[in-house]
Amino acid sequence: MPSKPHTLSALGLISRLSRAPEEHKGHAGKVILVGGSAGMAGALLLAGNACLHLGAGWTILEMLDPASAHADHEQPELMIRLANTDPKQSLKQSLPDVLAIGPGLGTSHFATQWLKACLESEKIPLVIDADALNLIADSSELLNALQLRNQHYPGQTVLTPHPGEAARLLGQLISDIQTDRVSAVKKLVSLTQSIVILKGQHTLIAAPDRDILQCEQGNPGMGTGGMGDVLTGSISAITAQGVRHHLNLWEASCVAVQLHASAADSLMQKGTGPIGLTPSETIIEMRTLLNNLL
Ligand SMILES: NC(=O)C1=CN([C@@H]2O[C@H](COP(=O)(O)OP(=O)(O)OC[C@H]3O[C@@H](n4cnc5c(N)ncnc54)[C@H](O)[C@@H]3O)[C@@H](O)[C@H]2O)[C@@H](O)CC1
Ligand SMILES: Nc1ncnc2c1ncn2[C@@H]1O[C@H](COP(=O)(O)OP(=O)(O)O)[C@@H](O)[C@H]1O
Repeated sequence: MPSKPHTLSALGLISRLSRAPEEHKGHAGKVILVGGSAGMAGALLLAGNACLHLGAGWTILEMLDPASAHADHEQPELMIRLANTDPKQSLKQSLPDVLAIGPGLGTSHFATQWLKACLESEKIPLVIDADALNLIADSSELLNALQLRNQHYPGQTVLTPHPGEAARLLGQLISDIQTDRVSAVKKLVSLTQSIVILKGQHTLIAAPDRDILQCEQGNPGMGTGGMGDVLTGSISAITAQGVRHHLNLWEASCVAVQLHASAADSLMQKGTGPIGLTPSETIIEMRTLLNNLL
């Protein structure tokens, strides 16, 4: 991997998502998103809303918090269910095209069981975010499972740490990560053998045997809780459509990162932000940009 990042330029790939007249939801793919423990159901709902609005055929939320595991009347398209106590069996029965775990997941034993099941799942794209990354940072067993998964299925797992999560994974300080972000993302790839998206200003995307890419879009209006959850849902939706539209997880991740940051810039230009720019508004702007780029 060379050290100097290239500029991310992925929006041209979006035309591959154009839909032929006969296509149906089966072509757009089924996504399962796992998270939403007590007090953080909103994180999973944001990821689910992003997934829905970015075009997944089915968006299913495995909600860990029983109090929040019910239909969302604001967004009835989302299939929200209480996370099964037997995650392995549940995943076997559901047959998703893409799995994502982390938004609002928490670090309970139940959360760990779900993460293990996801890491041991068959060869499907897996997005790992937020507390799922924190759990891996704290467990050599989970890290081994992640490394093993990447040995068996290279290129099928993406991690989306912000600098705080990256610091935990590498056992470093956030300031160390930010001082040399290129070196940090290289270390994360080497540790996990995954595709890694190191978020923050000038998000970096890296993977084994690939050039490092840097996103030149985005602005500090994106510093609002839930903005990363939107990215997770977006990567999942684009990857799910990519299964039948010839976009792999790396390409879908690149598209999602640039679309996410470009949507925030577009909203800022219209005066919606930087102050008070919300993740929910960003989802809707991403949908508009995506459709304009088909
Ligand atoms: N609506 C909700 O329910 C929300 C729930 N959330 C969940 O809350 C849990 C905790 O996540 P948090 O990320 O808030 O807390 P963390 O403790 O994981 O991370 C916060 C730390 O990371 C640092 N950091 C983050 N981005 C940075 C950047 N760009 N540059 C430098 N430092 C940076 C911060 O300064 C802080 O020290 C997760 O499970 C997450 O999914 C959040 O996603 C926010 C929204
Ligand atoms: N100053 C900034 N410039 C560009 N992008 C930013 C900036 N601050 C935050 N972001 C982006 O906003 C998102 C924040 O994600 P994250 O910290 O995981 O949020 P949360 O955990 O609250 O959902 C990331 O995509 C990150 O790259």
